[in-house]
Amino acid sequence: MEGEAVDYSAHYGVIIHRDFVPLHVDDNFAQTFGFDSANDVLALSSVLDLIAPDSRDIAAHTYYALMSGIEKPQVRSYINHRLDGTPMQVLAVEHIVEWQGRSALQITIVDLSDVMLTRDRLAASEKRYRELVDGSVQGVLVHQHFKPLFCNQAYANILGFDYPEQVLALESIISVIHPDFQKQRITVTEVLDDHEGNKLAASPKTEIKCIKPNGEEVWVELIERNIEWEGQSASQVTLTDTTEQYLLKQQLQHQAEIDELTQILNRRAFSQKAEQIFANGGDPLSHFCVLFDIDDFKHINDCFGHQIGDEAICYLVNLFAANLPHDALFGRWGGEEFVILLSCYDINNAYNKCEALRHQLENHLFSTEQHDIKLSVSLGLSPMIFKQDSISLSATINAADKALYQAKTQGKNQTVIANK
Ligand SMILES: Nc1nc2c(ncn2[C@@H]2O[C@H](COP(=O)(O)OP(=O)(O)OP(=O)(O)O)[C@@H](O)[C@H]2O)c(=O)[nH]1
Repeated sequence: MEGEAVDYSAHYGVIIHRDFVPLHVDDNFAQTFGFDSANDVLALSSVLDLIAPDSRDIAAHTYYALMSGIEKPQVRSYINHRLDGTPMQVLAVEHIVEWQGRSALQITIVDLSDVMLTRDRLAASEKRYRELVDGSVQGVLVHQHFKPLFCNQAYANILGFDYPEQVLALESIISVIHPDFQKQRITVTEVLDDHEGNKLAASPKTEIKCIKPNGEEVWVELIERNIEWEGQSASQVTLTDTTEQYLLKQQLQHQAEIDELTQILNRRAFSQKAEQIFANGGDPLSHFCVLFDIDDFKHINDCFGHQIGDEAICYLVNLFAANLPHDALFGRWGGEEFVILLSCYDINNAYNKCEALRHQLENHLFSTEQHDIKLSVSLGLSPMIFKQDSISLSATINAADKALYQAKTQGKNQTVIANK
């Protein structure tokens, strides 16, 4: 839909006539009408011959109205004929001039044929565009600063509308984007607007969440690029519905990261997320690692069965999760052993949090239909340990593990701080 620049200067010519008898003609005028030279036009008995037959009466009436002062000169649009009979759309700019001592009418003709042709081509290419995208399974939207100008049926359907007209009635399509992604889209559109001259400028493929009119969430993958629309710069968004893939990906990620029994992080995901915290600038001096293990758990399994053992693990996890600060990372290290990354001011603060958790468990009985079971844990606490100037999670866990072992050997149900 590229617009074609029209050079208007090449398309206007001047004629002066009195009672339609040509008095002066320039070469541009002659060429516009398909004559070889101005003299060929001057040889015409009446310039009315250049006007389409059904416009001649109007032209004659207008001439007399102008010359008698009833009408004022203005700009009019006519269909004129070239020498070979082809019609041409012209603008006629009228002036009353003095020619050899008497009034005459000067008309400057602007040939609009190319402009009309360009407009027709533009309309045809836009019609083709609409036909093409209407059959597309991809959603296509054209907007200008988020005011929708065009959208296809697929776009409307993906975003939960029955008809494209309902989308076009929106003041701004920002309202269909989930608030978490609105700022991102505004920035992308602004950056693309800065590339207005570059029609190929396109955003990278992005996945965002949108909200359907019924409140349902829909995930879409989209690309945005600059296009020209009805002669103006606009943005075209092409999108596909990725909700199913997104949910599947989430499910797989959940399965890969979350321990099935307890629904907290598994060992691998805990390690990855802990490493990420420090990679993202988390302060190692205000983080502490806790490794803890249920005391005499074999005995619980042996006395009450494996099923009750599983329930006891879940009970403990829920109790601790409810009492941990939001920024703590909690994972199952394996079996009945768990790990926590705590963000605290200092080791004493971390120790107090460990003891608070331990007391919570100690003070509440785990009740099943038939039994009230007292659970306790032993905890090993370690500050983050550095190896060769960078944080070592495995060295820190090892230190916490040693402290945990010490807690077990010292009588269980206690917190021990690792020796530096
Ligand atoms: N029910 C259940 N038992 C588990 C699970 N994971 C590990 N266990 C059991 O936990 C018990 C751990 O026993 P031990 O390593 O001897 O430790 P403990 O009996 O807790 O003794 P201390 O650690 O010294 O207090 C084993 O019997 C494991 O089979 C689990 O997911 N569910």
